[in-house]
Amino acid sequence: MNSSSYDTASLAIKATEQLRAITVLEVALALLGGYAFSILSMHLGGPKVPLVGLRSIFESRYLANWRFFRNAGSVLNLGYGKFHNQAWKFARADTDMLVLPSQYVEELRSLPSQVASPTVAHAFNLSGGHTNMNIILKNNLHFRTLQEKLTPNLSRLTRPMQDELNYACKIDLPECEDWVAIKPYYTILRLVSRISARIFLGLPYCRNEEWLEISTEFTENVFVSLVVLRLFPRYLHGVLAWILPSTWIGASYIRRAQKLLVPEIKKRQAALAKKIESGNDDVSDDPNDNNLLNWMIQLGNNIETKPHDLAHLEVVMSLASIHTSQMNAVHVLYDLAALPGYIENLREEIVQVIKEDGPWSKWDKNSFYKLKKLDSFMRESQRFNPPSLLSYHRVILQDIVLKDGTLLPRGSHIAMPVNAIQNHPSVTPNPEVFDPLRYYNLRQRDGENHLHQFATTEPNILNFGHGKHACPGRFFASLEIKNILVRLLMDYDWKLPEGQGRPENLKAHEFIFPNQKATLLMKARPKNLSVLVLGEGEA
Ligand code: HEM
Repeated sequence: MNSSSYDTASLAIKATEQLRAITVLEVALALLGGYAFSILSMHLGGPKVPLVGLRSIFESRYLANWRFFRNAGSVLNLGYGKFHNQAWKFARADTDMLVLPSQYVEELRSLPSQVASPTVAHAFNLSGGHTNMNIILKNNLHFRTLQEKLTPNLSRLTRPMQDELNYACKIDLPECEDWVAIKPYYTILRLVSRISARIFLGLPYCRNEEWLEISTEFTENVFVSLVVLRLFPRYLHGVLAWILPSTWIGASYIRRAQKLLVPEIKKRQAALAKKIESGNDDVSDDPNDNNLLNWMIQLGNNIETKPHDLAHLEVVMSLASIHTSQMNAVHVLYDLAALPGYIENLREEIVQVIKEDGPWSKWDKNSFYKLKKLDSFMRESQRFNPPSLLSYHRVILQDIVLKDGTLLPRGSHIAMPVNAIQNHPSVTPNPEVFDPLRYYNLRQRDGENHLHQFATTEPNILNFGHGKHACPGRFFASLEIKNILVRLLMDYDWKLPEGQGRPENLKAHEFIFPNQKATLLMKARPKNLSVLVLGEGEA
């Protein structure tokens, strides 16, 4: 090597070393800056209320978020315990959550959704921009249809619900003359998805295997995506969504639903137009016409009823309805298996209603209303296993000053710690006790017979929200879950496998899921005790 090439080589080495030093320095500074920003943004940005969930003031937003992801209950109980009459906040990786006590429910429920929007909050909370959930922001056709059509028609829907449940039991439940192990999470998911499909689409589409796959798997992928995205700052969500398989798969389910349903939607729209043209606007002369899709077609205007949007909405409505109802039914079954003494109690109540109203296959909404012990068990099970520890989500779209002077700044995301509120001893005495008849007993009090039901909401019982934006599908959910439980309790015995306790719930962020892997043992009861034969043939 001559001296000039030696000089060049040593210069190159020096330059590389300097570059490396600069790069390391820059990266270190960027990390430090990011760390400082993540701390300062929590303390100086957002609403000026106490910040809960940090172990020290030097802890970053991402560590706080990780703790919330692992054990949201401890953060929410701590905050509610300390500040249960005032607003406080905790930091998520993607936003600050402003947590309010339930004393503000009455004041907030009167605000229009242009001021405090539940829908914008749901879309944000479900990472709507990356999970295909932003369709709910387009219009409120789905909400109107559930309120104006589904709930008022529940009595007419009982028969198709039972018909589909009977079909599902034949196909999806095992022969079990002797004890057989099943995974209730998946078995009940099949039952619920079939019933929902019958009511959302009607025959024969509800039996289409591709639809059943789309309507359940879309939800699973949305939840995987949002649980992962929420671990990272919002500015990374776009890139992450691009590489996360669950987001592509979720999107592919929407495309598949559109391919499957759009031709059928166009057919139904053309048939309706023809009927109206011929002067016959009685669109519900065939019982199979009573389904969510037909109702959306009838109620929506031209912009709301674009076939691709309706197909998309059918999938999104399945997300709102299937796993929420399935989780409640699975929790009830786990709780009953852990408290087997109550199963007989519930069976006696069912037999009593059969004596009064005739066979299950002839029951209407009012017969189910008489299952007050079952209703109480479902509500108590929901108190112990709520689907979410946070509810009453709203995004504030303009500054609001509440009557006591609390400022809810424009852009803030508010929510209520529903489980901490419900389990406060002033709301639920002895909250640590699982009392299956808690709400049944409350309903025996003068003037309270119609209160304390699974689907009734109260300012302190917010698992379905409260007020005009409360879950519009809750009465349907209650009827669907009761139908399934009546069938499962009357036709089968249930028990936990030897030596196993009540399966533990799984938790991620504020969400609580029943254990997916747990098994229960089931065994068919004698045919003469089946709900399919009791009371049948009697005048
Ligand atoms: C046990 C079952 C269910 C639970 C625990 C549940 C819970 C909730 C909650 C907490 C909300 C938010 C209320 C608020 O904003 O304050 C909600 C909204 C909603 N739920 Fe349910 N739900 C259930 C079943 C259903 C079913 C079966 C359907 C459909 C048939 C449904 C459709 C909806 C819709 C469309 C919304 C409104 C979303 C929006 O604002 O666009 N839900 N639900």
